[in-house]
Amino acid sequence: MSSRVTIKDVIITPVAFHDMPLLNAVGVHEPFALRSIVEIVTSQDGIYGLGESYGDSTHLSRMEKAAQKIIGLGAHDTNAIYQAVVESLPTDTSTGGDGMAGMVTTASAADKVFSPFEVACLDIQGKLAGVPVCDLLGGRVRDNVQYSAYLFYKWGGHPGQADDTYGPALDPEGIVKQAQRIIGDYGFKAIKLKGGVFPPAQEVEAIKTLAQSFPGVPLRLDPNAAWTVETSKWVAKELEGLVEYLEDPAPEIEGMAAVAKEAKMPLATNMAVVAFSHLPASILQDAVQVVLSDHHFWGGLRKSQILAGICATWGMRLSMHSNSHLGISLAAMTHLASATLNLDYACDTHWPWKRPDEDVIVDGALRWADGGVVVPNAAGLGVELDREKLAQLHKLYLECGLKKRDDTTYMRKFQPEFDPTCPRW
Ligand SMILES: O=C([O-])[C@@H](O)[C@@H](O)[C@H](O)[C@@H](O)C(=O)[O-]
Ligand SMILES: [Mg+2]
Repeated sequence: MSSRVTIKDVIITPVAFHDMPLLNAVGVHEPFALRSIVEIVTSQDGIYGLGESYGDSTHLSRMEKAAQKIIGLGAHDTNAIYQAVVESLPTDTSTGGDGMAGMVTTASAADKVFSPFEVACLDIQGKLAGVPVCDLLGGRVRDNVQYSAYLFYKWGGHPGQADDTYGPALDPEGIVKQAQRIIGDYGFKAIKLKGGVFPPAQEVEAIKTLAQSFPGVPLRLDPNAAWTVETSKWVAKELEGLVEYLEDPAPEIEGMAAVAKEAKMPLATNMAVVAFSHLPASILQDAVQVVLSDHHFWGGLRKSQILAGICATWGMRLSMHSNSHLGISLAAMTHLASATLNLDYACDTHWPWKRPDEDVIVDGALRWADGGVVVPNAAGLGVELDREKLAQLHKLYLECGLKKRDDTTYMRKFQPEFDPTCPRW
């Protein structure tokens, strides 16, 4: 059944923006992060919708194929759009293409491709109805969506370049200094440390130092499955009473389940459970107690709310995962969290790591206050495309020469012996 307003065109623009040398279990961030900006043009004059997704070439070509199939469909017919996306991928069983440097490869390709189209359609639906996207998701339950201070071990600058404005963070003192700067800038009230970089004892020390420096602030540590089950149990013991959750200490549902049997704190994941098909096995084994939603791989905002319902039913809590992203994603994340009651942990965001002036949206639409983003009131997502800035970041994409995120290869340029195999400790 077709709706009044139809999809006339879909424009997908790959973009790049400057990134800092952030360290993780599989390597280090390259000088540029890649994203794709999706614009859906409708049959109604002046009404367009925006979505944002990964910029890896595998994903881009999947999106381009799907885009051809959704032209002519109704902007309200997201069921038909999902079906068209599934049909555009029938023989494509390859994994990856998710801009996560090999850390999350088993999420559903259809959900990843569908997500920016769904967000763009919700933007359109909101604009047509004159209401913000959060109203289409059940209405806001919070006016300010809280985010966490997402700390990274990092080099002072990319090799061969001057130090960036954050400088190095390679020990507990450097991490505390980074936290002071980010919390000073944004007012965040929870802290997440990306681990899996140094031996676990050193990362445990960093958390203990953070706990002393920021008494009462909820803390999290995420080594991206760099530890064995035994090491994870040791870390869990060391951090008892110090972290609100421990994120992806060990690989796979079975590994998480084994750690969960002994850990006193909840275990969270954006690696072991990344698709609906993973939920039954995880629930049966009580492997994770917190699922990190991410609309970019859970199939958009409405499917993320289905995940929220499943979590509520089975007594799991919900948080939100992030990767390097721009303003359209931040708007979508904010609308989702504002309208999802049990998404009540401070969400992750890589926002502080991008240059403040680099984005594709018109300035001023998203306002940071008190550790969170004020939920926009304007119709749709509440952000508009700045076409000049989009053109600049597309130019950067063409010039930077990157076609996919590859933290490992970049790391090996400077440390040829670097081995990303996990678990490592
Ligand atoms: O940006 C990074 O290096 C992170 O490690 C990211 O890629 C992860 O997907 C993520 O933030 C996580 O929570 O695992
Ligand atoms: Mg994680």
